[in-house]
Amino acid sequence: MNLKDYVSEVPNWPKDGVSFKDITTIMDSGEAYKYATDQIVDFAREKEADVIVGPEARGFIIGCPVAYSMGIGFAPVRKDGKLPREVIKYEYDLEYGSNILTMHKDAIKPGQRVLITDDLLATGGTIVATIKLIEELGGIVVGIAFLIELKYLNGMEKLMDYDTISLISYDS
Ligand SMILES: O=P(O)(O)OC[C@H]1O[C@H](OP(=O)(O)OP(=O)(O)O)[C@H](O)[C@@H]1O
Ligand SMILES: Nc1ncnc2[nH]cnc12
Repeated sequence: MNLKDYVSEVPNWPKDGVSFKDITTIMDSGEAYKYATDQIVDFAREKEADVIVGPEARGFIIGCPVAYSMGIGFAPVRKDGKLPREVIKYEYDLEYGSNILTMHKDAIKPGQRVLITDDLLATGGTIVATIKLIEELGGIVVGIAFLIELKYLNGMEKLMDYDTISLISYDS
């Protein structure tokens, strides 16, 4: 299956010069969504992950079915002001704008093997913030899985110390 056939693209959205790559068209197809999820499950099993972490909101769409399929937990990384218990925070820049991400202090136990999922790697700011939160709590990031990598934004350069996969990549 060629997953790229299921990605739709919106030029100049949400601002000029950004080409928005939309994964909801992958989810529209049960077959493509399952195919993408199964590939990430294989990676997560190989890495012997014992918890999945994904950033709001599109990281949930990828990570939750992976966690369910493996019978392990999913810990959400959320935008500021959303999580009810005590949190740790990290502020970062996005391809467009900036953001604060938070995680429950008790979401990860020291030494847990964590696999991170997200729909898309752009500048890498979101994933670096997610890594910082997990590592502050004592988690070990054993792998990072993306559906889409925008190679031209060089986000992967920030992730050189980690095992990563991206199912689809774009050079321009
Ligand atoms: O590599 P980066 O430059 O950090 O960009 C990628 C991130 O940006 C998008 O999320 P966004 O913050 O727009 O939130 P959303 O999923 O709630 O739309 C996307 O889902 C990734 O998480
Ligand atoms: N170009 C892009 N397309 C889709 N989601 C994004 N998140 C950050 N940059 C993006």
